Amino acid sequence: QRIRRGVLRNMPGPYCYPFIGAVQLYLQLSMNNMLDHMAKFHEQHGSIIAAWVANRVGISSMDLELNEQILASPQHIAKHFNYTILRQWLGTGLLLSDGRKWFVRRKIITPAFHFKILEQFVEVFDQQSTILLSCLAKKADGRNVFDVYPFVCLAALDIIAETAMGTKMGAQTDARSEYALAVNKTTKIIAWRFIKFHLNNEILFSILHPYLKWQQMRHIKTLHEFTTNMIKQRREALERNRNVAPLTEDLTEDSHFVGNKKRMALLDMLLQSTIDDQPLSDDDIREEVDTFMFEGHDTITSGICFTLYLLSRHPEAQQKVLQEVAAVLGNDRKQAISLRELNELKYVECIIKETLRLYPSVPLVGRQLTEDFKYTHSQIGDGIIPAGAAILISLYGMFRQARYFERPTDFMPERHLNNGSASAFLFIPFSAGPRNCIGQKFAMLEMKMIIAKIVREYELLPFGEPVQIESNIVMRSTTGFQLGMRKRE
Ligand code: HEM
Repeated sequence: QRIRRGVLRNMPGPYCYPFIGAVQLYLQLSMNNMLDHMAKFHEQHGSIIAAWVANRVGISSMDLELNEQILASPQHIAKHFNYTILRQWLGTGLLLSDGRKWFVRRKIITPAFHFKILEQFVEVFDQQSTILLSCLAKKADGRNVFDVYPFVCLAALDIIAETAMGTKMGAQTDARSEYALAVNKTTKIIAWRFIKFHLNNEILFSILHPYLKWQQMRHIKTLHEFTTNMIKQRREALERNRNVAPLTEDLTEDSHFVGNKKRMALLDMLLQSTIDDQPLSDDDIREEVDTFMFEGHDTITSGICFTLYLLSRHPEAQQKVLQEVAAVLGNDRKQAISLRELNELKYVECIIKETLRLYPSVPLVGRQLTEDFKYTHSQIGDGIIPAGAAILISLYGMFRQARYFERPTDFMPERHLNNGSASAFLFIPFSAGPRNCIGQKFAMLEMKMIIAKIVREYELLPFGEPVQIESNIVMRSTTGFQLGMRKRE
């Protein structure tokens, strides 16, 4: 401990009292002030800061050099201790595992995001966005102020359920979908615990909040039962298909995904994978499917909602989106949208990127050091961060620094037109390096589809309160995403 403190003595940071450290600061943190507080500490102490709480040290970094060195490193891939709260739900799936387990899983899951497979998913994005448009119709009278979040969230859930598990969940049309309710409740509890560091500890959480603990267990049970059931059904369907003649394009409804490489859901790929010549167990598969269900809907929902909000407040940008959408997709709103067309929506992509710069869905990326980390050329020079330290990389903070982005708080989509960033590690809403987001292409296509279809159908109006950001694992807004919609002629 003394050595660790000695090594970090020269690193700037808030005052830490003997034994307890910077507890006074930690007590001030809540979900809706955390990012602003962190920004304030960085303003006072510089781009890399260290703070102790009891015997734990946390480093927060908005320094490009340090961030690049840690993210690019194949050694420092273990996740921040904070992420362990998610384990009850996600086990040690791709997001939370490390070492050999992570490496092997990443290798077998990567082909699930090949463009040939994404191409087939575009059809699902298209169909589910059409349902979303009809759900929004009752709000789009040009007068109503409403929060678009719940609508987008259910669409994103339906899409990830169909692409990851090959099942039509129907959350958009069934308001009582048990799975959707359980996802909502679980993410709320976990997000709240995320910020209350002492509640990261499962035993303390059970003692201090027994009712919430019971609720968390109940909802996670619902989530696990759902995925376990899906795995069972898909395993049986796969077996059935193995026993029939070679598969053709026009498969039955049941075998729509199974066995046909082009239409394979993530789950089917996992069912057919082996590690050291052994098939994956149901538990192994469940943790990966649960990981995708979590990572693949909340992040996207946040990205889409902030984009719609910003477009409603920037009519000139909205007009440009409309023009591009009309030029690329034409005016036949019934025509399905293809992968090629989505790739041509360059301005829509700039809008999404600029939204993720101002409101990154994942505002903080965390690492836990299992060995010493040597950094060089940072704004505080060279140094060592000792094993045991937890590092938070503030994407939110980095993306809003004038040192890196001109007029950083302004919404300027055109800045992304030439992919102009000087470093591959500067604008990284999907993180970077070996543990970057495996679903980033999937995410970009889904967001483009939903945004293009909504803007083509409805004019977005600047109604209601502004967003108030909160760090809820994924970034959200305490005031929701208020806007108005009017159907276009
Ligand atoms: C706007 C949408 C999204 C954003 C901004 C985003 C961002 C990120 C970030 C920053 C990470 C790194 C987290 C860390 O190191 O702590 C990550 C990891 C991950 N993301 Fe995404 N994500 C998005 C959508 C998706 C989707 C749609 C999927 C799946 C379909 C997905 C699956 C994953 C997985 C499995 C990981 C863990 C990868 C690994 O550690 O090997 N994400 N994402």
